[in-house]
Formats: sequence, structure tokens, C-alpha cells
Amino acid sequence: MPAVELTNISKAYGATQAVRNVSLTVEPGELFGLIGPDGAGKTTLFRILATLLLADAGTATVAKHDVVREFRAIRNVVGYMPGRFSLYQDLTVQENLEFFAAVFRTTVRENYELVRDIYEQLVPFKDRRAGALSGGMKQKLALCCALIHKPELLLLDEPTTGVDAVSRQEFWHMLSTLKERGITIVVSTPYMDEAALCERVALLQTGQVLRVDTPAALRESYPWPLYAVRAARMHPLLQDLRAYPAAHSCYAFGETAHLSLAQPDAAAEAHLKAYLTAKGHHDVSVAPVPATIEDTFMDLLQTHHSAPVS
Ligand SMILES: Nc1ncnc2c1ncn2[C@@H]1O[C@H](COP(=O)(O)OP(=O)(O)OP(=O)(O)O)[C@@H](O)[C@H]1O
Repeated sequence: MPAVELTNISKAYGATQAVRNVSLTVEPGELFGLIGPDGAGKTTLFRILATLLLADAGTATVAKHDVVREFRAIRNVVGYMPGRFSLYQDLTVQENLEFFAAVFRTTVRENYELVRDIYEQLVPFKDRRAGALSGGMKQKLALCCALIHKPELLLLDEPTTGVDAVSRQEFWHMLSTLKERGITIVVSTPYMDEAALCERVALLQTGQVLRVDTPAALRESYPWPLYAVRAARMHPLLQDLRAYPAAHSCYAFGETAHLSLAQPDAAAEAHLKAYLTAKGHHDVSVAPVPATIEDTFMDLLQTHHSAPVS
């Protein structure tokens, strides 16, 4: 029996269809990612799973309980870390923890073992108001609060948005430790490097699931020959690459342009260099690169946009 099962879930806010016919399962003990840009429907899905919002259509179960009929049972086994405003800003670190423990009729001491590693990092700040913590510390406290009643399943909505790179890394390390303890984790992120740390991910766009797979399978499924191209001037480079007759797609990727070709071309590097030099570009470099999850996502978005919405 899956830890989470969504079947044809849909939800609209007035005229905005936030989630369309989403079906997916998360296995017990899995670290599962919901990946998508702002507005993709991630928060809406979390709120439905956390029994805080009713879907318009479809069914969902969490830890074998139906989200509508058995919402009370779900609240005891789920730890939910919303994207924003989950902490009481005017309470101290210690008071926030005690408050969340009391809501679940437990104590920090009773569940200390599970939160110890995270709690120890918070001890130097235990008398500081939550509102005065750094982003990384807020995030650790929110995770601690979500864990205080020993949930079977953690729902983490963009836990690393607005957090510095070191804290993000530490956070993902904490998630792998919690996973080793058997906790199922569903986490959303707009960051593709974090998607790669999940066991499986669902790629979401405008409320629809474009694909569910492992990061490796997503990378390997990329169908086009792909090249990283650099030149002295990025903006005209992108324009000229998009006009390249053999181009399938082209977009900025960090400090390079990623160009995919519609057909394999054994001499692509030489052809591209000649083309760009003739267009007046300097310091041109072209190298074949393996696809990342982001490349696969971009490709799925393009296919999705050119197909009618069902
Ligand atoms: N209470 C609401 N009233 C009206 N529209 C809403 C409401 N909540 C969300 N939406 C809209 O529903 C869509 C999905 O929003 P949702 O918050 O679920 O996406 P998300 O992927 O979590 O993005 P974000 O990171 O921006 O929250 C968006 O178009 C959003 O503007």
C-alpha cells in the first residue's frame, strides 16, 4: 500500500485551475520530489494531502487514510512544513517547539531522539524570537516543529526557498538522515539541483503532472543531441542559435547556452563554430553535454505547450 496515493485530483480557485487531474503514488520510506515553477500547483497538492483543503474531484489517501473521511487520523501521522508562516514569529525557539508539541499532546523531551540532531543546532538560539532568526535557522526550527510528534510522513513545501546555499545543503543532509529512519518525505522545490537528490520526482506545470520518474531516468530520456555553447556576447548568441537551421531548441543555462539539434550531426561542433564566426561572434566554444533534469523539464514544457491542454 503506498504512503500517498492521489487519483485524478483536481482543484480550482474560481477561474484558476490550480491542479488538473493529478494521479501519483509515493511509496513508504521514499524521498519524493514535487518539482515545478511558481504556480505549478505544489502548495495546493500539499494542502490537500495535509487535509487543509478539499479537492473538487478525485480521491487521495495518506498512510492508508482517506483525506476527507479520515482527516483526523492523517493529522496525527503527518508533519507539514508550509512554505511560509509556519512559525509563531513572536514566540522564542523553545516556545515554538513546546507549542507544537503541546498541540499534539506530547513534549519535546518525549520525542527528543528524532529531533536531537536539528535541535542541538538551535540550542544557542533557544531564547531568540523566531522572527529574529536567519532563514536557515527558521527552516531548521520549522522542520523540528513538523517532526515533534514523530510523523510517519513529512510534507515539506519549498523548505529551502530563500535559504543560503550552505543551509540548503545541510537541510538535504538532514532529510537523508530522516529518510534512513524510515520517514516518508514529500518535498517540493523549484531548484533542479535539489530534484536530483530525490529518489523519484513528479515534474509539474500549470497543475499537471508532466512526468514521474527517477532523476537518472529523466536525464537519460532526453531525446536530442545537446551542446553547451559559449561566446563573448550571450544575448546575440542566443538569438543566432535560435535561428540556426538545425536547432531544435535553445535557452540560457548558467553561463552557457544549451542548444539541442533536431538531428544528430557528427560534425556539429565545426558546423556551429563556422556558423557563429560568420555571424561575427568571438571566443566561441561548443561542447557536447549530457542532459540534466532541467533540460528534460524544458523539453517536456515545450512539448506540453505545443499540445492542447486536456
Ligand atoms: N487562494 C487562492 N485563490 C486564488 N488562486 C490561487 C489561490 N491559491 C493558489 N492560487 C493559484 O493557483 C495556482 C497554483 O498555486 P499553488 O500555490 O498551488 O502553486 P505552487 O506551485 O505552490 O506555487 P507557489 O510556489 O507560487 O506557491 C496559481 O496559479 C495560483 O495563483
